[in-house]
Amino acid sequence: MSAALKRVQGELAAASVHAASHEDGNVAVIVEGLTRRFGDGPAVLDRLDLAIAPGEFVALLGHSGSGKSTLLRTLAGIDPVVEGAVSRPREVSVVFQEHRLLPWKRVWENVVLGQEGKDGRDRAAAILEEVGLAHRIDAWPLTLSGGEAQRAALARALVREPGFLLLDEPFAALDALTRLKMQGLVGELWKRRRCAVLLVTHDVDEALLLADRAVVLERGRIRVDMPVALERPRKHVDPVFEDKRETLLKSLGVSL
Ligand SMILES: Nc1ncnc2c1ncn2[C@@H]1O[C@H](COP(=O)(O)OP(=O)(O)OP(=O)(O)O)[C@@H](O)[C@H]1O
Repeated sequence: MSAALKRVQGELAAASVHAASHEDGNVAVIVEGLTRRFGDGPAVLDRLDLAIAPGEFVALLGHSGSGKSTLLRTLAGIDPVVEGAVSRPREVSVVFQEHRLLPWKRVWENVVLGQEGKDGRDRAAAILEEVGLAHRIDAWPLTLSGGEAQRAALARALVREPGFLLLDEPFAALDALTRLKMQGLVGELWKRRRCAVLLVTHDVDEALLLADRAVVLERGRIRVDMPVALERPRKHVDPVFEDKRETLLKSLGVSL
C-alpha cells in the first residue's frame, strides 16, 4: 500500500477510533481542559473548553499560529488527546484545504474509500448528485477543477453521515467566485443534514455568512464566543452583519 493511501485511510479511520464518543442529545462535542504543547514550547492549546450542540455551525477564527488546526486535528482524532478530555459523535468527517483525493482512483472510488459494500457506486452517485458533481462520477481527480475537487472531498466527508463535520479552510485555495458558490453549497448541505460543524477560516465574512457562532482563538484559549443569530440567507449589507464583522475584526486586531 502506498504512503499516500495509508495516510488518507489512516486519517479517515482515525476519526472513528480516538477520543470518547457519546450519544448525549443536548451536546455533540465537549472539550474540557484541552492542553497541547509541542516539545518545550508554550501551550498551543491552553486548558481550552468548548461545547458544540448537535446541528450547530461554529466558525473558528484566529491569527495564524493561534492553534486552530491543532484543535481541529485533535477533534478529528488525527492528533491524540494529550491532556484534557474530548467527547464527540461516533462519526466525524474532515475536509481539508487540499482535497486529498487519490489520483489513481476515480471520483466515485475516492468518495467511498475505505467503505466496504457492493452498492458503493450507487451511494457515491447519490452524494455526488447532492454536491453537484454527478457528471464527474468516473473522472480522475487530476482532471477536476479546484472547485470540483473540493465538491468531491465534501462528498467523501458526507457519505459517512457524520454527526460532526470539520472543515479546515476548505475554500482558501479557491478563486473568489468559486468560493462564494462553495459557501452557498455548504450552507445548503448543512441546512439539509444538520450535523454539527466546525469551520476553520480566516475569513470573517465567511464565518458570519454560515455560522451560528463565531469563536476566536488567541494563544490557545477562546477569546471571543459570539452568537451570530442572523436570519438566513444573510446579507453583507445588513447593519447587524456589519456590526458583528466589526466586532470580530477588532478581536483580531483590525480596526476599520
Ligand atoms: N507538529 C508540530 N510540531 C511543532 N510545532 C507545531 C506542530 N504543529 C503546530 N505547531 C505549532 O503550533 C502553533 C499553532 O499551529 P496551528 O497550525 O494550530 O495554527 P493555526 O492557527 O492553524 O495557523 P494557520 O492559520 O497559519 O493555519 C504554531 O506555532 C505551530 O508552529
